[in-house]
Amino acid sequence: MLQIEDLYVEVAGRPLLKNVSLTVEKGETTILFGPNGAGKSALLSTIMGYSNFKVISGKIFFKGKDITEAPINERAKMGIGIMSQRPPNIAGVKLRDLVEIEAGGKSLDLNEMARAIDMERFLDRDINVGFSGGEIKRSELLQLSVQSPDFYLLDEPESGVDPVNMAQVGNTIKKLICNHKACSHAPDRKSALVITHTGEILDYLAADKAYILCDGTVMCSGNPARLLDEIKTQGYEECIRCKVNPIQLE
Ligand SMILES: Nc1ncnc2c1ncn2[C@@H]1O[C@H](COP(=O)(O)OP(=O)(O)OP(=O)(O)O)[C@@H](O)[C@H]1O
Repeated sequence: MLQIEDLYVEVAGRPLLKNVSLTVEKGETTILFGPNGAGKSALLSTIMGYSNFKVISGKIFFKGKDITEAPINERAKMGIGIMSQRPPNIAGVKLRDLVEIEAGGKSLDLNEMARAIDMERFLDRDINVGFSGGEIKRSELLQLSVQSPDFYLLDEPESGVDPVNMAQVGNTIKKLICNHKACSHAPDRKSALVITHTGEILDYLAADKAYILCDGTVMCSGNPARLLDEIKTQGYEECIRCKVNPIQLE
């Protein structure tokens, strides 16, 4: 569904991503690990098409189509949706107005959808202004529920979320990705590329594979639980070991 080939990306005139290649198949959940500043969010922003991330060379294919140069709105229409790590505050624009636009004319009960994620009382507030960390995540999730994309880019869904709210965030993500069915019986399961440091999201979501990104380059891929275990015990030394001795998928 998503295929990235030998991608080189610059931001603010500085090389950031180098030789990045990865694939996420239809219905697959893929995890992206990596130390702070490795370029994980930059990769998600590049896939979404944010204009300050300049592709120097390489290709991004989505649903078989070359989207490397496609504008962000076209990517969204094709079915890519993002939960940002730090979405902007938009003073003067109500969350309700944004989700109505995101609904794109679909007849949806927005109040009910907001209620399901405890966001109804936020619909008439300015977007993200004064929202707590957990409220920002739920706001992002409400917008994704309305968009219902085929491909989810999730940037650290756990960050700033307390353990109780994490259950709500994790279960909502699971419901969205499994298309409101039991995940074991969801042939139309959506695809996802998920950044996590702690791996907490893996308590809610079965992941198929993981990549480790270090210093703007994919160092290895492997079984998500096994890679997380290695990172927790050895830090990102694993990145270096991986480069000479890649871990195979199990
Ligand atoms: N718009 C920008 N202008 C200049 N530099 C940027 C911009 N966006 C990202 N960077 C830089 O690119 C590098 C990678 O940032 P990125 O946010 O992708 O890292 P990350 O792997 O997601 O890190 P973390 O785990 O800390 O969130 C950082 O050094 C960051 O300062």
